[in-house]
Amino acid sequence: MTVYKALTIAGSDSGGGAGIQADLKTFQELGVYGMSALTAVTAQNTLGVQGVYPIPLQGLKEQIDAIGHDLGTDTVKTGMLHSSEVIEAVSDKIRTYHFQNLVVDPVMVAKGGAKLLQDEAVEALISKLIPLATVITPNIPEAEMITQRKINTLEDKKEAAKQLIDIGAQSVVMKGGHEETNDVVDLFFDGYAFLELTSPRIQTRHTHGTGCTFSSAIAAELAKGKSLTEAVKNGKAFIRAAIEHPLGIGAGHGPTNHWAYMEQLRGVKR
Ligand SMILES: Nc1ncnc2c1ncn2[C@@H]1O[C@H](COP(=O)(O)OP(=O)(O)O)[C@@H](O)[C@H]1O
Ligand SMILES: Cc1ncc(COP(=O)(O)OP(=O)(O)O)c(N)n1
Repeated sequence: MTVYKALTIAGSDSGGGAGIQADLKTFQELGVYGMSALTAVTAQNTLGVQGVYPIPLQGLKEQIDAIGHDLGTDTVKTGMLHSSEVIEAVSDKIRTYHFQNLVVDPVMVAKGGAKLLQDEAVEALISKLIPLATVITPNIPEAEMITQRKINTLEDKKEAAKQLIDIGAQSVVMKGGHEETNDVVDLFFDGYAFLELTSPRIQTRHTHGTGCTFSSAIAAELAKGKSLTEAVKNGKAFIRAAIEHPLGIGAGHGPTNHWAYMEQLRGVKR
């Protein structure tokens, strides 16, 4: 049996909708063995983030070493990295272990407004991590912060995507969840051609963890050997099903449904 492996380097969301919990559920659903290195613990639920507790840097490094020395991985996804020290340590480890297929979700702010990346860390993201990325998956505010340009139109998105490639990413998915259009357009750019992934905007408040889930689905598909384009298309189908069939739990922005995509494919009901 071939075992495909994926490592998430991210923060913990106690409510289970975002962070490493969302990543590991997504890996599992897509048939990939999930591993994790925790950067921070958050006290979090559908109402927001109540606390952020960084893991000591040495503890984070040892978690990555534990995987690099023994299990190895087919893909790495990064999420909440919190500080420039964490970004530098993670970038060093990715280079040391020659980890391939790096999906960088440049998480900065949670939907409720809590800061998950310190402002001073954006520079390290640009100089250390983005140049290692197979694909970077910013939402619009994150892309604006990294490129220091306002993004209002499709042309703006394309220019920002080109700038991210110039910084060193191999490809970009600029996510359209934060726009106010009837359709959600995620723009994929591999440095050569643009691909617009368009789907109807689903009217729901249950969108907690959409970015984490989408990027980890892309990572899982890359681990299985899918091409970048296939991985992004399948990731989009996964997150779309997960938003379309919300679990409806919690009083605020509830989590997406990580079972929905495979249930649709297999016709299994849980
Ligand atoms: N209301 C929605 N309807 C359909 N797809 C959505 C909706 N909101 C977000 N998405 C999808 O979820 C993914 C994450 O998008 P986005 O919300 O922009 O990222 P983030 O969670 O990082 O802020 C994208 O693939 C986007 O198209
Ligand atoms: C621990 C942790 N990591 C990342 C996020 C952000 O997740 P995202 O998918 O962008 O979803 P929202 O939080 O914006 O709903 C998080 N909240 N917690």
